[in-house]
Amino acid sequence: MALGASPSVSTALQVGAVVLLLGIIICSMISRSRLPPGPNPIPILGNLSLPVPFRPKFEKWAKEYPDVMTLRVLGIPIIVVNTRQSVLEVMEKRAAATAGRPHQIMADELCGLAPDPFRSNDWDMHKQYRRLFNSVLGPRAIQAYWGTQTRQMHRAALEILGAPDRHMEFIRRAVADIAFQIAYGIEIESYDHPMVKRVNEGLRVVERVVVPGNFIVDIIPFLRYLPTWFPGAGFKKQAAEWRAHFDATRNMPYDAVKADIASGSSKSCLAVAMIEHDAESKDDKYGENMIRWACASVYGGGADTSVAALQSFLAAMVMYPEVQSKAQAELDRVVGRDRPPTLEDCELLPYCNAIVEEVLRWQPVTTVGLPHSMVNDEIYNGWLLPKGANVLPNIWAMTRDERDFPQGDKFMPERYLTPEGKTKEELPGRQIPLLFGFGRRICPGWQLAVANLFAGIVALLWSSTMSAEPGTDIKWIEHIAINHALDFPLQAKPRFPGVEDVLRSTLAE
Ligand code: HEM
Repeated sequence: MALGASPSVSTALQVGAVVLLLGIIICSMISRSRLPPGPNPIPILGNLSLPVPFRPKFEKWAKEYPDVMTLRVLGIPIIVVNTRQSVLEVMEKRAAATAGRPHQIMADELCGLAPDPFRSNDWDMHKQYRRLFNSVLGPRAIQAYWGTQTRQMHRAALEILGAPDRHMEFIRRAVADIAFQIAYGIEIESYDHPMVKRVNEGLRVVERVVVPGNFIVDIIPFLRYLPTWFPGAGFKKQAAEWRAHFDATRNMPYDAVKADIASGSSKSCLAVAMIEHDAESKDDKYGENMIRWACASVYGGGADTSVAALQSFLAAMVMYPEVQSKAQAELDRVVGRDRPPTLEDCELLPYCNAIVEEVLRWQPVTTVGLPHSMVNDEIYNGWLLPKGANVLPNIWAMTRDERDFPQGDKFMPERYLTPEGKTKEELPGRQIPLLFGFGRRICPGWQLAVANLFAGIVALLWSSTMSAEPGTDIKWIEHIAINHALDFPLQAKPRFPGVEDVLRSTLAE
């Protein structure tokens, strides 16, 4: 006999195995029957992958399951929250239960990303991060960065007029500069800057390691104990290299700030503010490691997202020239043509503000947010939301919900304005946040992000008339990732004679 056991022992083992298997199947059927229903055509597995293109499916599902649903992908349950009302119930009112992030062995343990503010499941640490962010990213504190944001966007506007075909490079550099200046006081003269290259390489790795199933160790967890030399354990060597890359990427700019502090030449930035806050605070000591992570998250959280939103803005201006003209008329009326607009003009420009809001709604940067995970079992409307399940807000469908946003596919800044053209007070998505996430995980940088977008949008609108070659068909990415328009050839013409000179002289001040 294979195990060298007697027939009766072997029979008993076989019976035991069958009983165990049946038990597992019955338990899983019982627990499945208590989960919210959902579109899972394949028995047990549900679906083989997330749908591509995802938009029509996520919209259709939200209509079929207008509350919460369970989407199974390769058997793994994901609770999808389909409406603003259910987001309020599940992700806001049950914020503590839904505040987790999915834990992944390759990303969190082997690549060392567990303490990242985006991923941390250590509640004390997470609470500390949030306090730290509140102290340096609040609405008043971020006004210190308005000058940098405005200036970099003026520069991008000027560069785009000179070479419209390189518009995305200029926008990316401006956004990178803003992130590095705000976080570390470091200027980014070119998008080829070694620190930017390094951090971008790291972000592309993060995108790979957080996808469930990309690494076998996330499916068979005990493989993490294999020695590095063991055949098939190449992922461990790779993880060690990536971890070293991440560590150096966080440390290089931070250490430069520390050197500047030591030599008395540091500039005002988040790293300095956090270090000072830590030194002065009696109770809230964060420690260097947390500050390193927090500073790194400014580029990590703010760069690709802001670039994506600005790209969607350009697409909107090309597709809706009448909106562009209206905004330009507002800028001419309020700001004039002798100087470019700044963030100080924000409150005087309701139509431009409405464009910022509409860009974020029309093409939400994160169409299904960042996944949360259930910290404990929770009963909602009689359904079980089980501990450990991923939770995804169906933001895309919420932005297309006719009750809140009629003709949701249309870009209409007017939806945020009264008939007199003033900003509406009451609006869907304001009381229950929508585009920057939910509950205890809501984006701590959202006000900085909105300022970035405003600065970029008004600089571009003020300086150029934007269009695309006739017949250009603008398309968006089709899989679930940061949502952005695919590159298209932009045409940008100076709006009036001398516009470039005004920008140049403003930049020279
Ligand atoms: C257009 C720009 C941005 C968008 C659309 C955006 C969106 C989001 C979303 C949807 C989340 C997930 C919230 C959730 O899990 O419920 C998030 C988290 C986060 N964002 Fe942003 N974000 C932007 C810019 C920024 C900026 C500029 C910063 C940094 C200053 C930042 C830092 C973070 C951090 C640290 C988290 C993790 C929060 C946590 O897990 O507790 N983001 N963001």
